[in-house]
Amino acid sequence: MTTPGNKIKVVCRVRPFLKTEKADESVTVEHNNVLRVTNPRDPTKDVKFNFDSCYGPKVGQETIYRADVRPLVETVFSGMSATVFCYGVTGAGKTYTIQGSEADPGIIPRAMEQIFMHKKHDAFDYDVRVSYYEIYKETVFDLFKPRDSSGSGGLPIREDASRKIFVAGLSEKRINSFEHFDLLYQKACGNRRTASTKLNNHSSRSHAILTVQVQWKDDLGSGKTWCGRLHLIDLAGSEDNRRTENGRDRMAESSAINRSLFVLGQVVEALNTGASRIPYRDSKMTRILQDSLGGDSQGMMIVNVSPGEAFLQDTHNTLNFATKSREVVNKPVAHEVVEQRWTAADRLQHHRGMGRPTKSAVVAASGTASGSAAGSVGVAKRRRSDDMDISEPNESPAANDQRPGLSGQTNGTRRRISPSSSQECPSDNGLRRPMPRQADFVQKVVSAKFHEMEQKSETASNEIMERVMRIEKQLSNKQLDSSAVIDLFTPATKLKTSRGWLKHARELEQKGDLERALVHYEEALKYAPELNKLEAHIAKLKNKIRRQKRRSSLKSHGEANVKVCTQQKKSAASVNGGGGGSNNENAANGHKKTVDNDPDPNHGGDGDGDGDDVGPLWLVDGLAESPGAEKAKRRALAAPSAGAKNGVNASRPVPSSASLASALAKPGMKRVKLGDASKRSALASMSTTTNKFFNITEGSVHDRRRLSFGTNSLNPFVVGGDDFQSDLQKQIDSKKVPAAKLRTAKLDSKSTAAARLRRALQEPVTPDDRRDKDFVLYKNDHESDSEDDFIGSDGGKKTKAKAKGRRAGRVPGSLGVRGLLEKRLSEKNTLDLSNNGRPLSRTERLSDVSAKSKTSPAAEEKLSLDQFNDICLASAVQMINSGEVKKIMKLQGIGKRRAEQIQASVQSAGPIHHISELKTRLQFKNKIIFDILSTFA
Ligand SMILES: Nc1ncnc2c1ncn2[C@@H]1O[C@H](COP(=O)(O)OP(=O)(O)OP(=O)(O)O)[C@@H](O)[C@H]1O
Repeated sequence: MTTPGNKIKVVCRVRPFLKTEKADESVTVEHNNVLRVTNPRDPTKDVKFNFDSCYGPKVGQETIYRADVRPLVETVFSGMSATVFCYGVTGAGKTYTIQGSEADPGIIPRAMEQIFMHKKHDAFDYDVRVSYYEIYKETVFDLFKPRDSSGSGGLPIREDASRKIFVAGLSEKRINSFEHFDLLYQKACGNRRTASTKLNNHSSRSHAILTVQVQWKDDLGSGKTWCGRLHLIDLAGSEDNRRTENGRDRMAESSAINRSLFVLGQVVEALNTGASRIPYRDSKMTRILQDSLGGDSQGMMIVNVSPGEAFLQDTHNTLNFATKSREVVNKPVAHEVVEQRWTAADRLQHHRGMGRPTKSAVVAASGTASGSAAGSVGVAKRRRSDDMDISEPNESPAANDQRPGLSGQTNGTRRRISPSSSQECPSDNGLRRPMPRQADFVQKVVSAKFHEMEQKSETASNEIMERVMRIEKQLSNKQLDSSAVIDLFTPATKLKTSRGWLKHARELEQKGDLERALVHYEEALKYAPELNKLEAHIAKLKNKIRRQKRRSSLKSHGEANVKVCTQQKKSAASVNGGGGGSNNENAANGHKKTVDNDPDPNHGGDGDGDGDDVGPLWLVDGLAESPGAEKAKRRALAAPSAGAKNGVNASRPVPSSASLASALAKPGMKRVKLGDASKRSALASMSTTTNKFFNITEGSVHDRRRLSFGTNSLNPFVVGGDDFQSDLQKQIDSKKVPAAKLRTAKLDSKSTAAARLRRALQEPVTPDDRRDKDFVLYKNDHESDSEDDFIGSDGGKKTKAKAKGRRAGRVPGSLGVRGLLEKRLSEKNTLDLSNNGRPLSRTERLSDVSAKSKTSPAAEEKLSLDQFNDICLASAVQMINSGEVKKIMKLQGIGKRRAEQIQASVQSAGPIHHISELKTRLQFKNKIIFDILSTFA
């Protein structure tokens, strides 16, 4: 049997004309519950619509609240669920009604005020919790959490053991007072998605749902815990895109809104026609509203309409829908929290001697006896899966109930009606509610499991019963963990649950939300620990996440994630300071730290070519002439992790260089022999894809690649093998470069000073470095000092803009090559850069450096900055002397025209014989040579 009171209550509200609208009389309220609307097809006729209440434009928020909403809110204190939702086309006043303005608050603030008022004056200790979320483009977002700019962070909708819908992972705030709520609510409203459309300046682009849960223990009577819920919903308005003139973004939102509202129409239709399938699942909004539409919640729909002829057709559609919705019948029940319900001990007692209870049960609630007549929605209910009738209020007091604490109680303020006889076991009413807390969930699972057992066997074994009792005991002592609960599931349920988690995990993984995917995979594994593949996948995912984190931290430290090294003969020796380079040696000389500063032995990627293998990239190129080096290299190529230890890292594909990518995509290190052109193009692609500057300069006039001089602002490095040295020597001999400068610049791999320099150069800059005051100060006194000087792909525009910004002090500059070198050298005590503790000025530093390098007895051994400059300059000179435009253009910042000019000058004036000529030839005014180098490198 249904009662009219259980139908959805439909209230209509017509908003006033806005200033921009022309008033007319096409929509008017006749009496309190009749709306007269001009027929859009035949304006000479009117159509009348009947609702529970109708409110015209002049009726204020307070009136509507008092008359229709207040009584519904009061039912929450009877353990009921109530839902109020506003429906209507865009701009019809839904948000105004539900949210209101500061001057004239809407339903939400008023309801909360009422709840706290009630709490204050009632004898029970009410626990009030609130959650607030929106459904935006079919994704649920927690409004109490700041919006993720990436648009990720959607929450899944789930069904609990008792088939109750809930949003997983939604935050629930415990609220102490109205002021507390207001603070949170105002902030949360700011998180909701709104946008301006042609029909509404502040159009809501999502459905927003505020849920208030009021829970209390009836410690004056039955000792049971009850829970009432109030859902206040502001639906997004349906939109006619021709009228809103929505752009692409708004269109996407609008189509999601319209679609969910269309499903809402279908749900109402199906409920009214008694269809076997109600399409709740076809949209998130209807799924969430399931309880309010034909469920066990009390529902009220406020239909908002815009006045005026312009909206007549929309108004008609809305009102037709609302009329249909009036027929939807809900079956409200009071929700008792399972904890205090029919315990296993009770059940055991029944099974042992008191006879088995029947399936029907009554859980009823009466309104408050404290005078709130409106709240007296006492509904006693006999509930079976096939019996959905609702009996008269208070019809079934527990006459013969023998369970402890379950007899019908009447106390001063509230009366609860318990299961009516010893022949009855509790209904599943109390289970049909999402239980956000684990303890609640655990209780539900226990109870659900018990029902299942009941169905399977008439007499459950004592052993099982005792187990359940044990679990209940653990439960009440809060000793139960989730694995014990999982243990209670049947294998089929476990599998099903596991699949559910897996599905979500895969979706998240596809979306790139790896961390949440991992959590979901782990959940899935809990239910299906036998899935070895899943375990392996989780391990892989964990690695992937670790690498991603590392990568992003590298990025945030400004460290280049790509390094290129042309491996020369005895390269390992050259870099590591000896033979094939043992691990110990590497560790000792710090080189390991440079190329493998990741503690993860898998560092360098899993080599599966899936693009996740980001890490320092070493292109192994060139000829290995010494057997030792060749062997070391082969070892490195064969085993990525061993390679990493040996200073030759595993590789990863370089996206836009196809040949390189395919060579490197396969697991393990690949030996890549590259010609100059392909190397350059690979590097070029790296610099664009990683958005890092990177460059490489051919180190000699000879055919073979011998010097790789790569640098970035934060991690410059130089690698030169012996043939580089001999090339330099040859050039000195042939007087192509001044011997005086270069002789002392020999990069002797066995020289400790050179090794120290390399180490210093190769160590990445740490965040502490960046915070270091001196470091920053020193940075700032460089004119041309930053990585941007190295960015060449934009033809220098970005470089100039950034450099300009930096000079003006707007962009915190990063340390230039020179600064870094000096800092490193200083840190390593290779050169003393302080004067009685006071940092030296730039001039002092430079003179000090050159003085020391000249006067020190170990000057031959030490590599001063000037010497270092010279090496680089020598390379620049070689490039210019080559007379090839392309090579000259490789000097950063030199465009084609300029390169041609330089080429002409080389042709007419001959090769450059002295570094100082660089200044004149390149016309770098007011720059020290090193600055030229900076642009060059
Ligand atoms: N009863 C009312 N009294 C005064 N102004 C109102 C009333 N109802 C609506 N308005 C005004 O009408 C405009 C549109 O209202 P509102 O934003 O609430 O519409 P909506 O139905 O929520 O639209 P959307 O679905 O696009 O979010 C607002 O400027 C609002 O202030």
